[in-house]
Amino acid sequence: MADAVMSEEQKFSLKEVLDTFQSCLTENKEVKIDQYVAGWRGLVRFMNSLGSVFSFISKDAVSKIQIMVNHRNGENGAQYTTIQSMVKYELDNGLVDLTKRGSFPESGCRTLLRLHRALRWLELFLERLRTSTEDGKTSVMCSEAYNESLAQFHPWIIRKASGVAFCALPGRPTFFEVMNVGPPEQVVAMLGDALPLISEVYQLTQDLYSQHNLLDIP
Ligand SMILES: CCCCCCCC/C=C\CCCCCCCC(=O)N[C@@H](COP(=O)(O)O)[C@H](O)/C=C/CCCCCCCCCCCCC
Repeated sequence: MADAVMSEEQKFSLKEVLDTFQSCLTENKEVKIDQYVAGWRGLVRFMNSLGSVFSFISKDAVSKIQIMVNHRNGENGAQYTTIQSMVKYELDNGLVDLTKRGSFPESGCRTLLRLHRALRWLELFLERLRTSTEDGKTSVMCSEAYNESLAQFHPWIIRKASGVAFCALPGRPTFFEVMNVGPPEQVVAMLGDALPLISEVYQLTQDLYSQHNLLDIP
């Protein structure tokens, strides 16, 4: 299915995407924004190949990716090198709406928080995929991961639309094929290697946001 919609050079490679997330970490355990955003861009490309039912999700992810790219390309781009430097810069300069929406709807801290919550979904979903059996239903794995993570932050209408989209996910064999990694055992092994690093990126961000009381930015 996906081969029909993606040309050879555009073909999704899960390994590349996961490598990008793994390359997010600096020696000092800071999270590099360029790589973080590039990882999401790769995932969105994969999601687009699954059909137009996912486009409302893709649009939101793309707009958040673009906000982060704009920060990086802006005159204060150097302050947005890592999530840690961004948090310091935006808080020191009062550039985040902390309690109610106001002058900074596109702050880096707010925007990245949305992607960060989605990273938890990804971690839970990939872990389910890794441990599933051949007949495991990706739609069930996806919706369980969603209910344990992102769903609590979404209004009813988004939860409903997401549930409908998840039903359109292909089965596990097709899903594994589209990942373009190799036979299922190889996918499982690669997920086993990559997941601890994704978890580390998630946890470092979570701890940073928690220390600065940023987990509920409206
Ligand atoms: C080969 C690996 C397998 C995994 C492939 C995963 C591909 C996923 C790619 C992108 C995931 C989308 C990330 C979505 C970010 C959502 C951020 C968010 O929560 N936005 C909401 C809040 O934003 P503000 O209004 O406060 O600015 C916004 O309201 C959301 C709107 C759209 C709906 C988001 C639904 C998210 C469902 C995530 C599961 C994606 C399932 C894809 C399955 C392949």
